[in-house]
Amino acid sequence: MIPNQISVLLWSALLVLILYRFYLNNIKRPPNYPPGPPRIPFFEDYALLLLINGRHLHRAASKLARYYRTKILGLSLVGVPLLVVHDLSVAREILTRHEFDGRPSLFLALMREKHFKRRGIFFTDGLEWKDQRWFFLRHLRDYGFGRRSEQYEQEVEQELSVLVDVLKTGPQYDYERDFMRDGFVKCPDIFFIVLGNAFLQILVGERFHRSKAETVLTAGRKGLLFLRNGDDYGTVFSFFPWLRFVFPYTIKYNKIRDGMLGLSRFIETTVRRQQNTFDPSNIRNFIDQYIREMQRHTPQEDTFTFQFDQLVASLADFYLPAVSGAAVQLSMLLQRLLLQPEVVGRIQQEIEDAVGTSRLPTLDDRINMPYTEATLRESLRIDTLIPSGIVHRTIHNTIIQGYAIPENTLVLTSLEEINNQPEVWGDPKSFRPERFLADDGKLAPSKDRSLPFGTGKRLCAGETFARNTLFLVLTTIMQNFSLQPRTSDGLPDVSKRRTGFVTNPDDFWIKFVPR
Ligand code: HEM
Repeated sequence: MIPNQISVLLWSALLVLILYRFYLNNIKRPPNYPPGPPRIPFFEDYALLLLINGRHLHRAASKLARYYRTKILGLSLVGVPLLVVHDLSVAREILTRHEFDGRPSLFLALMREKHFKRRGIFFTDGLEWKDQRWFFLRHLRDYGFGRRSEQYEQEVEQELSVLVDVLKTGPQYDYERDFMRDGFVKCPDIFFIVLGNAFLQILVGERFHRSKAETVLTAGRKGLLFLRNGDDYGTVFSFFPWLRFVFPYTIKYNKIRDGMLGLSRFIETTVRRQQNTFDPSNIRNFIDQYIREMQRHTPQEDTFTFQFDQLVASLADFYLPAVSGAAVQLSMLLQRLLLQPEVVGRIQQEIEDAVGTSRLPTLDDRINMPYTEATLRESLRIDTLIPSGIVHRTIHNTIIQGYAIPENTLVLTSLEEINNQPEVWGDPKSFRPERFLADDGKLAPSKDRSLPFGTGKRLCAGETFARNTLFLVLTTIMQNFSLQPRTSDGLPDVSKRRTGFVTNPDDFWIKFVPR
């Protein structure tokens, strides 16, 4: 062979080897991995999801799961294996097995913190997460997180009386004119102050008077900015962080950052106020309890997880769903009620029978209001707030349903899909609270197979609190007002919901007509 031929042969062999290596690493699916599409080089399945439905990635994943006829879809997002679970019993199994309890260190999680550190509860795992979650739930348990709390219920009642008054009298302060105009109020803005003040009462035993509540409104709006611009797949920045330097991606990046840092600044100011007046012999509230815990440790300890920045991040992780998240859920419910006035009629009748008009509804009335309770469950089901749950991570290699799942695989549970499976619900697209009632009209919790709050060790830390608060706000509104859409807008179109970190409607205006 002449030297030229040898060199061509060698180069060809090298090319084949490189291509084979590329195929193994990038295109071939790992052995015994759940069904899914072949990997497209470079962007992999992320590009495919964007192509199928870039506005609602979870729906793109559901489409693929249907195409591959699988309950567990196996994808790869830019080098990271991802499972998307589309079935209730598999989701329950995954969420209750400890090897699925990890969270990935996505860039989206880091973007939420001013120093780009992984802090808080949502996106941490290991000791840090355990310590924070345990401490928060242990000390908030007596304030409606787990147990009934007379003090909290009285404080919420006070807030709700203010809300009724605001809705009846209209705007009094300049900032209020921004979300109350010509007899209409803007959703979800209208809920930020009532929910924010109720939550601040728990944390610091303080509320902002109506004349000074603009900062509470702003904090709620900042939280919403994050919820609308983040997404359940971690956003494109989690896979290509450098994109934040490229216009127009910077706009979205800035919104996510501005939203979360804006909310954190509000929390930080609140915590600093407490810190300045802290007296270890007089523990006044939850934040004091945390500060005392911080002082018991020294930062040099290996296992030290109680720090100022950690407190701010964890509080933000509670404030975000308690105020901005709950306001979105209430707004979506109001849209459903505008579309179905007969549901409003039945709730109002129930309130008349169980409560009357001389006092506001309380949690003691819940037992006598099964239809209202069923309406809330139906709202949480049909308008699943977090459509793919919050992403989990496998902490070691494992097997699920016979498939081999490597360590560090991301796992999403498609809660929206699970809560709307036709074979479980029959007519999932109909808003029908009756589906949760027994023949005698009583609430039948066993009929509720929805999973709006997840389950297992990562179960939503605020489920009880959220259910109680939603009940109190909804019944107070229904007792005192009828709902009317703005004529120029017509009736809401629920098919136009957007997907961010949460499902959400665009801002809309509504009239609360006193009854
Ligand atoms: C309509 C209201 C709400 C819904 C539908 C909801 C739903 C969820 C879901 C699906 C998760 C993820 C579970 C998982 O990772 O598997 C979650 C986590 C969480 N939720 Fe909620 N949530 C709501 C309200 C609240 C409230 C009011 C709070 C607190 C005040 C709260 C605090 C949390 C926290 C701290 C986590 C993270 C738990 C962890 O990672 O250990 N949520 N929520």
